[in-house]
Amino acid sequence: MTSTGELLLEHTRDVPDFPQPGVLFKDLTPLFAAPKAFATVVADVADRYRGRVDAVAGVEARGFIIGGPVALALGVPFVPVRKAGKLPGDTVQQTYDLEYGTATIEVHTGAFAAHRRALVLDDVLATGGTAAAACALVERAGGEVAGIEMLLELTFLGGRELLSSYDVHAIAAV
Ligand SMILES: O=P(O)(O)OC[C@H]1O[C@H](OP(=O)(O)OP(=O)(O)O)[C@H](O)[C@@H]1O
Ligand SMILES: Nc1ncnc2[nH]cnc12
Repeated sequence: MTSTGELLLEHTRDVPDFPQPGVLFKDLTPLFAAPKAFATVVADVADRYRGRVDAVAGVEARGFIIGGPVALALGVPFVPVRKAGKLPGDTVQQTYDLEYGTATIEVHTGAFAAHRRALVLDDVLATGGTAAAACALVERAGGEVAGIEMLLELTFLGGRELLSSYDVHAIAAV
């Protein structure tokens, strides 16, 4: 594990039985509350994709917290991948399963047509359902997935299998 990975784990809190019994929730609010560590993580992500992506697609909600700073560091557009019903324009939607339920996410139609190479970004890779749905939306909205970046991967849930056709990187894995 890199030193950034160790830093990330030092700023991750385990919360048993949240949001439902049996789930060990990985809470990254300690990272977001520590400006130096957060800046280190943002720089680590941005350095990996500089010059290789035209947009950052951040998944609501925690992918927004990381995605905004990464997009600014790269000087590329931030495109919000939102939970259904929040975007005002025409959208494409995708429904998926995740570790604790099902959800629908969406992006504006054609959101990636003018900046095609997208970095799909989120905090946690669990079952991979969210990331796979986000990748499908990038492609349906005119883009291509240049990479998937996760801060933390829960390897025991096997999310990478759903994402085998993509280049996936996680800063830390447990
Ligand atoms: O790999 P998966 O099994 O799909 O799970 C990962 C997703 O679950 C969490 O989001 P959540 O849907 O809880 O939404 P939030 O960011 O709004 O809290 C997390 O931020 C990822 O987006
Ligand atoms: N165990 C977990 N901790 C944090 N975010 C998650 N998203 C899905 N599963 C999660």
